[in-house]
This record gives sequence, structure tokens and C-alpha cells, in this order.
Amino acid sequence: MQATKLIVLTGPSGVGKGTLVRSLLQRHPDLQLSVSATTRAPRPGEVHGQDYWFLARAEFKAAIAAGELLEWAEYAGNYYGTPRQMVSEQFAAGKSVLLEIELAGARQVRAQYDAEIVSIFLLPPSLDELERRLRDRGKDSETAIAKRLARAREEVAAQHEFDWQIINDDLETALQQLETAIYGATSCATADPMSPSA
Ligand SMILES: Nc1nc2c(ncn2[C@@H]2O[C@H](COP(=O)(O)OP(=O)(O)O)[C@@H](O)[C@H]2O)c(=O)[nH]1
Ligand SMILES: Nc1ncnc2c1ncn2[C@@H]1O[C@H](COP(=O)(O)OP(=O)(O)O)[C@@H](O)[C@H]1O
Repeated sequence: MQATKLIVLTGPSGVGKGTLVRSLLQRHPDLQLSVSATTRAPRPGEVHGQDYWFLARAEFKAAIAAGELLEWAEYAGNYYGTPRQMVSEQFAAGKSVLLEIELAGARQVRAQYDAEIVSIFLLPPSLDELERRLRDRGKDSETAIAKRLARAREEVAAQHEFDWQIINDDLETALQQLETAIYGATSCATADPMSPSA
């Protein structure tokens, strides 16, 4: 029986957070992924309410004013935030919730909760490889890629604020290390992440 936790996964755009989270949720259906709100336009194939709650800027600002967001931040020209309600409901039901959010949001969450948080920073093998992944993904404009890479440098510099740092080089290895961070070493004897700093 696992204790209820708030799992915060952060890392530069293109590092592979979404890819790893999809595999993690398949292997651990008990885990609840928080669906964020954003003012970013949907990418082809993204579904409202599933990938994000896609809001107009005025709607997003109204949600902030009404205190509906647990945290929020501006990223590459758009707003992103975690709706508070889903997290509270799942927590009340004894379920662990996974937030896939950027650095400023992760800091806000850490300021509100303490003991029950597991914070994880996902790193690329190199910044060159990060750029390659962003380009190969083919979902962002050149301007958007440039903004994401600039932000990546700032985010990587803050990696030690997090309990765990995991390098997403080999996907399966990173997934196993993620499982160790969340569920403990007994569920996965092969992982060897850096030890928690907190
Ligand atoms: N603070 C915060 N950041 C978020 C939230 N949802 C997504 N993000 C982050 O916003 C950044 C941009 O997300 P997105 O436009 O989907 O690009 P992608 O991560 O490259 O696919 C990523 O670093 C996400 O982790 C949220 O609710 N709050
Ligand atoms: N370990 C990995 N090795 C090589 N490519 C990867 C790896 N993990 C993810 N990718 C690829 O990198 C790109 C960005 O991954 P994505 O999950 O969208 O990142 P994020 O959600 O962090 O922005 C995708 O094309 C994905 O297939």
C-alpha cells in the first residue's frame, strides 16, 4: 500500500516528459495525471480536457482571480496552470497525483505542500540532443523552439532544487528510475538514480 503523494515532474520542453508519463500511466493505472489549463493553441491531435483545458487568456485570468489554480506560470508566451479541484478530489480519495509542470510552477507547489511531495527533474543527455528532439518532434515553430531552448538552460540550472534528477537517455532506463523515485527501490532493483537531496 503506497502513501498518497503529489508527484511533480519537471524538465525542459522536448526532454521526453510526455513520452515517459504515457508509459508510466500505462504501467500504473492507480496514478492520476493532472490535466493542466493553458492559453497555448492546441497542436494537431490534442484534445480539450484530455491533453489540456484550452482556455482564452481572459478565461485563464478569471480562473486565477477565482483562486481555481493551484499554481500557474507564463511559459514561452502562454499561461499554464494546474486546476486545484482535481488535485484536491484525488488527494481526498487517497490517490497520488502527477503534475507535469515547468520550474516556476514546481516552486509554487513546493511552497504549499512539503512532506507529501516527490519532485523529479528530467534531464536530456545534452542540450544538442534536446534541440534534436524538439526539431524531430516537429510540433513547434522555430520561434517556439528558440524560446524553449532558452528556457531549458535556466531550468537545467535549477535541477538540484528537486529530490531526484533523472537523465532521459535510454527511455526504459529513465522509466525505471522514475518508478524508483515514485514507488521506491523495491519495485525496481535495477535503477540507480542520484540519491534524494532533501
Ligand atoms: N507551471 C505549469 N507548467 C505547465 C503546466 N502544464 C504544462 N506545463 C509546462 O509548460 C511547458 C510547455 O508545455 P507545452 O506547450 O505542452 O510543450 P511541451 O512540454 O514541449 O510539449 C512544459 O514545460 C510543461 O511541463 C501547468 O499546469 N503549470
Ligand atoms: N529517451 C529518448 N530517446 C530519444 N528520443 C526521445 C526519448 N524520449 C522522448 N523522445 C522523443 O523526444 C521528443 C520530445 O518528447 P516529449 O515527450 O514530447 O517531450 P516533452 O513532453 O518533455 O516536451 C519526442 O519526439 C519523443 O519521441
